[in-house]
Amino acid sequence: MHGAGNDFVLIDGRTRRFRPSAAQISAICDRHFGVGGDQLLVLEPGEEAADLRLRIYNIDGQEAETCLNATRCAAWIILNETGASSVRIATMGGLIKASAAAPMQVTLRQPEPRFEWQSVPLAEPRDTLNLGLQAGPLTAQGALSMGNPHLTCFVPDLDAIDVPRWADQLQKHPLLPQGANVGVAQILSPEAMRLVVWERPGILTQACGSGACAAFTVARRLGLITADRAEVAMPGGKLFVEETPEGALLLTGPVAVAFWGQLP
Ligand SMILES: N[C@@H](CCC[C@H](N)C(=O)O)C(=O)O
Repeated sequence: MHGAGNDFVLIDGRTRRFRPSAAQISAICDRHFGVGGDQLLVLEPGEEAADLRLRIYNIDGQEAETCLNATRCAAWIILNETGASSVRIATMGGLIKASAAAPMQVTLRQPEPRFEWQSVPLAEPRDTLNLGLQAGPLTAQGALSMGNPHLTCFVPDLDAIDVPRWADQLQKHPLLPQGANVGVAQILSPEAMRLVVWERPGILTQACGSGACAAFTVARRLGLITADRAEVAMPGGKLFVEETPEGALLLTGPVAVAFWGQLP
């Protein structure tokens, strides 16, 4: 499945446990010798308040705390199977509520972004909206946790930036003991931006849900986005982020099924 081009291999582990090794994850996600994907996801039975537990593995086999496009795809499977109007999905990064916004469109309501330096996490106390972290033309203007760590940099012209070259230096900076997904954004208007995300462990994705939420939240704090709802245009498509009057963050965007199959 994919959400605006951010693509995943989803394994149904609800009735048969599947705990892949790092080598299996890398092999399945390999775009030349495997199925190919930005992450491997395992759906597991939910406990307590959750309808589903979602395990999210990066292509190097590391488990990521969250992935919001993946959560939208997994939610669609359950919404489609059950006909329910909403589902709750447990991830390492927190419990997320998902609902169908329109056919093949899913909205998430997620836990609040966290700006405290320990939550990102940073290696030492710093003002997360004034980190003093730079690489070439990129300055990290905000660090936060959306469940997973993000840095956001705003630039006047996204097309002029070699994102992998500079974002990789920020991602691997010693101030970030767990690394970070690095978003590079260009503000287009008070309610629209472009965004490219250099995700852990060093891949450029077509879209990133948590990156879109992070960029929107930082842009609102800095007064760069003033609307309550903004369009975030990414290489693979558009996501919409909204802050409700109660302060909840909603993420809406497309989901698509590429194919169903059976792994040997
Ligand atoms: N690589 C990330 C997790 C993936 C984020 C994602 N694409 C999204 O849509 O949120 C990490 O290591 O945190």
